[in-house]
Amino acid sequence: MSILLSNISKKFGTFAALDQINLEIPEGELVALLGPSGCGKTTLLRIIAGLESADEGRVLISGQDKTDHDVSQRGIGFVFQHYALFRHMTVFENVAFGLRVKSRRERPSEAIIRKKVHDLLNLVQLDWLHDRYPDQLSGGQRQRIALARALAVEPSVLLLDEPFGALDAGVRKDLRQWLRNLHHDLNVTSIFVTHDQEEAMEVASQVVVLNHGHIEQQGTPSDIYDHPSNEFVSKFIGQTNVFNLEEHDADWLQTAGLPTTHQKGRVAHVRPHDIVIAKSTDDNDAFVILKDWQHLGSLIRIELVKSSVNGQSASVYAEMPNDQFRRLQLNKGDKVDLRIRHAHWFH
Ligand SMILES: Nc1ncnc2c1ncn2[C@@H]1O[C@H](COP(=O)(O)OP(=O)(O)OP(=O)(O)O)[C@@H](O)[C@H]1O
Repeated sequence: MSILLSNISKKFGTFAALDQINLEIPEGELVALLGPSGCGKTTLLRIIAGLESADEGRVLISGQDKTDHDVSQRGIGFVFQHYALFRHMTVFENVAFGLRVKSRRERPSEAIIRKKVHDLLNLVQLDWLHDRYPDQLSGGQRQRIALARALAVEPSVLLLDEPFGALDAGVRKDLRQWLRNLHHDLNVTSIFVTHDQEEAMEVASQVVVLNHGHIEQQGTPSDIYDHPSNEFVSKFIGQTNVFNLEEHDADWLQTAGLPTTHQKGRVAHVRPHDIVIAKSTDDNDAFVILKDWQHLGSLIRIELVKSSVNGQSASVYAEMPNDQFRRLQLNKGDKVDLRIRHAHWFH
């Protein structure tokens, strides 16, 4: 189901946690609410769920105004990082819980409950754990059971608050892919909160970047990465080198192949992969030196040091595939030629 948020504002005392949020989420999307700590992500999720009420604005689900509806009347399933499973119930009973507490009129028969719970446990690939207790599961398994429990009542919208927050990097990565696949199969409109830009970009079909209680940008991961609408989004989504024309970078950028005569702004942001380097063939004092590098799996991250006209030096970061870097046969301290392929300009 689609979600429409119109002019949502929320204050805690005098502090504006959310300020005039307008957001449209079409049916079937998997949306990431992304932003730094304290920007209002969880508050927005709780307002959609009906766990928190907005001071102003409306929440529409599938075109119906649900602003004044209770949490139980919104048809929403949620998974919160600290929303623990019931410890005294088996995995099976945890997943069955939402069905068993339905009113007698709506409650399915025992046979249907059993089939449904086993189907859901198969979906999250954990049916073999059905008679275990939560304490006997790993963190990742618990999260998947929490998701099965949320799905049991067939929510029209699924909300997940930092669902993989407490897990280690390897498990997080597996679960991200798994959530994507699950969403692909079920197609339930889903919103998850994260402060991890890599997680947002990897999992979501739409990313909403929040900052200080307002939306900075909404778009597909590639929209946000390739066309950041402002400096905040550009810096928040992935690494970027920042060059400031007012701080003597103009000549330097010109030499690196980035024309600044028709500049579109005051500040240029350059992604590390848009910096191309080669061993310097110039005998003059090179203005860029290779300082160090780190392995990031298949990529190498290279730290370069540039000197500018005013005698100050600054680090610039480049990234390239491992094999390409090896072919350059560069060592620490080597002079390099540097070329900038592309920049985002901001005023
Ligand atoms: N019940 C509350 N009373 C007072 N202030 C609150 C309350 N809940 C949230 N806040 C404040 O509102 C702001 C937004 O909080 P929120 O939990 O939505 O942020 P967040 O983006 O989810 O942060 P994090 O990533 O750290 O969880 C924060 O500054 C927080 O301190």
